[in-house]
Amino acid sequence: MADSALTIRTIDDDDLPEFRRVFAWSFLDEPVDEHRWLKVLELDRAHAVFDGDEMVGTGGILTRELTVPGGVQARVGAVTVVGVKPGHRRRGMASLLMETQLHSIRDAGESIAILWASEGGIYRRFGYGEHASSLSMMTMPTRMPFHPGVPVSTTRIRQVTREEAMPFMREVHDRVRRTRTGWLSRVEQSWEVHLSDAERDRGGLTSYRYCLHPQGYVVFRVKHESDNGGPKHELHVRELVCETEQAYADLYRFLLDVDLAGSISFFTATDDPILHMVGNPRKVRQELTDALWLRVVDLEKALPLRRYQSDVDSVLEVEDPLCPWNAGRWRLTVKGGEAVVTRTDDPADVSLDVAALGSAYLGGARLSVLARAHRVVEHTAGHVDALSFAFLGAHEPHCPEVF
Ligand SMILES: CC(=O)SCCNC(=O)CCNC(=O)[C@H](O)C(C)(C)COP(=O)(O)OP(=O)(O)OC[C@H]1O[C@@H](n2cnc3c(N)ncnc32)[C@H](O)[C@@H]1OP(=O)(O)O
Repeated sequence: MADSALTIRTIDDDDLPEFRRVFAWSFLDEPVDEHRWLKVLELDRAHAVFDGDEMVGTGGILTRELTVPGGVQARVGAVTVVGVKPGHRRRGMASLLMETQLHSIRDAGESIAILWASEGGIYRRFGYGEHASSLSMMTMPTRMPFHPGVPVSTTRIRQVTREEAMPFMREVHDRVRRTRTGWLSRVEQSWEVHLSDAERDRGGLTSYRYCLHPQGYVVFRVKHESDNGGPKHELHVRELVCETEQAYADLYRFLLDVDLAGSISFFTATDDPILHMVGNPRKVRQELTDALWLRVVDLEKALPLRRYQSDVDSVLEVEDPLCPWNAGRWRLTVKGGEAVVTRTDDPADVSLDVAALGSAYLGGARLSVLARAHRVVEHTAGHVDALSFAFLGAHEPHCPEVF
């Protein structure tokens, strides 16, 4: 419940210096004029919370397209820079911000909100579902041979400057992101955020290296490491984007064979095929973590946006105190991959909270697993399994960039 002395409004240019300061202090960071996260800020979608005259909280919504199952581009509100000044916490600032943002996202005609969470305990209470996409933090030694069936072409991979790489990367990324569930559209400044190369963003590693293949590219930094046996540098891959499986094999082979390097680390999709490409899959170590959190803001619009794997006809009873327009019973009918959603008074086959629906929306978390976690309740036998299958996609959802 928000404190009654609090107010909230969108910001303008005059608010920016204070907005930067509050945001930086919230994140225990240095207030700098050109903080990378603020480069993409849309002022008319950025909110500040005030306690009297004092700005104490920040939050932004970015306008993006998210690829949802079926290769459909959904316009979404991407929530970012949520922060409250230390000393003003646990008085409802973030709650006020979350509620305001959800209304504003719905008013903008977007039916989905997404975010990356700084901590796992914050956002479910606001209806965001965890693990809408997950991330595999993968490390592997270099020089591993591929399985004999993996072809590597003789295509030359060229290391080039950032300036030379950018036009090509923009084009490839924009084509590939439309085909990959969980990938986002980028605006010009997104590249500056995602591939920010200021000294303070390098974490002691080198600047980015850009290597191009005719159908893809890889961007990585190097961490210099060596012992008595010589150099064993670490390649930290930022992104590997390919239009063909051949380019994927070629670029991975290139990374695995870089001289003086001892290991590769890459925050990648949980179903990155590298595991099955190398001769010894146990050499690839993986740690799983949550990536996108997804909030169904307008269920009636969001569910028909995506495509489904199989036919279903189920009544869902949805709990959503923060967005009451979503609450109640809905009949979800899928035929030939397309969904129709209508309000109904029929008894529920399955009941769930809106965060569980968000977790399952991209085909990442399975409703059958959420049922075992007591987040989804089945009233009519067989409906949870049928829905689970219908929501799955051909690939695991993956979001390669933090925003
Ligand atoms: C999308 C992004 O930008 S992610 C970045 C999030 N920001 C940060 O991590 C920066 C550091 N943290 C902060 O600025 C603040 O602590 C925030 C924004 C996380 C929370 O702000 P607050 O104003 O304290 O939250 P608020 O008072 O509205 O709390 C709402 C509820 O969330 C809970 N909550 C708030 N923060 C946390 C947390 N870090 N972990 C667990 N629960 C939390 C509160 O206890 C409260 O629970 P209740 O409804 O059961 O009473």
